[in-house]
Amino acid sequence: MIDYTDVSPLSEDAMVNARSRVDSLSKPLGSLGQLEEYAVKLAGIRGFIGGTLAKRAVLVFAADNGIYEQGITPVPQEVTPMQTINIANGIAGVNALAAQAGAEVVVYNVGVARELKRKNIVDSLVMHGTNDMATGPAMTREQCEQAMKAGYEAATAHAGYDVLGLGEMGICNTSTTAAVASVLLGKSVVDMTGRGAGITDEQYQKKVSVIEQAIERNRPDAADPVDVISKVGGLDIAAMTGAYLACAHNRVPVVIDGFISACAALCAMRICPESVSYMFASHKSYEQGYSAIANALGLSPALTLEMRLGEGSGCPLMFYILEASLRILEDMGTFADGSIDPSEFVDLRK
Ligand SMILES: O=C(O)c1ccc[n+]([C@@H]2O[C@H](COP(=O)([O-])O)[C@@H](O)[C@H]2O)c1
Ligand SMILES: Cc1cc2nc[nH]c2cc1C
Repeated sequence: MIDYTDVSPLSEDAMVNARSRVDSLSKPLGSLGQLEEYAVKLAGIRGFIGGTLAKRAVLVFAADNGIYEQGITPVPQEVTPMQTINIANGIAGVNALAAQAGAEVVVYNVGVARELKRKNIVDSLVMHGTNDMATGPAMTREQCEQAMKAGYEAATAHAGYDVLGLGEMGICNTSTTAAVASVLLGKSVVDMTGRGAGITDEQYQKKVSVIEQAIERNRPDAADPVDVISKVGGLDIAAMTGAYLACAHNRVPVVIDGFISACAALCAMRICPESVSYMFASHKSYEQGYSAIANALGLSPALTLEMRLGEGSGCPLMFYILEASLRILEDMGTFADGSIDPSEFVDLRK
């Protein structure tokens, strides 16, 4: 049995040392803003100051969702396996961005509805798509736990990496995410529901009412994230939840992509609050509801690019920013090096 709460706090010593190094650098205190915070947090996670993030990967979890049967999207469900194959073959958005950032992309099939055997896709199949949550639970608790375990093992297989990013592929997973986030945050479904990969006004109304119906019918227990994912979530959300918790256990910095990835981070936080110390939010997804999740996590996304692709596509961009935060520690000179005396400088930090 995996103990999902087995996560250590960050190294205080490393963070104190990193902060003092940051404050000794030749610049007004705090003037490198969030880059300074990232450098300190990375030190706390890794237990040492600076270094580099040379080994990088984005893990992508693919799964289908039974709610598709309700006719809430014009996108055919077949796009899930097609795009999963595209990601594995290196021609999707995440691949272009990851290649530029020197990151690998590893694809896991946790629940694609049709048979998907490929050498370049890791087979972690739990079931061929969840059940329709509008008419009953999406999956059993055991199936949810199996997907969480698959995600945990996927991230643990990359425990030697310097940084990981978590993404997904699955038609209708903005509906499962809206359902899970609405239950966990106690927010209305309409507040958490966006237009996903693209829908009309009419389809939007239907999407909201179908998600409301799913919650009403399954009555998930908001205090039990595994119950919420099992009843109104998806296998991709479950797998990413397990993967976030593994990254925290293994002390590997982990980057959140968009709406669905952030929802899994929230599930991980509800299982083990300390796990958030290991997470970085890459970009503010355009999908409605993203900010409520980021606020609950207590994380501010570094970038606002109006992206809403998924696939882990925001993660490689954040790898650049995190690497930049380490370059400051490694490559800048100190006040002493430049013979500047900062003792009369005003500290503008809050
Ligand atoms: O990550 C995001 O912020 C995001 C926002 C909107 C859509 N997506 C992607 O689009 C798909 C889900 O959209 P939908 O409309 O089928 O629920 C799924 O494959 C996600 O990767 C992803
Ligand atoms: C084409 C396409 C690519 C995607 N990548 C992630 N979600 C997606 C949804 C669609 C529809």
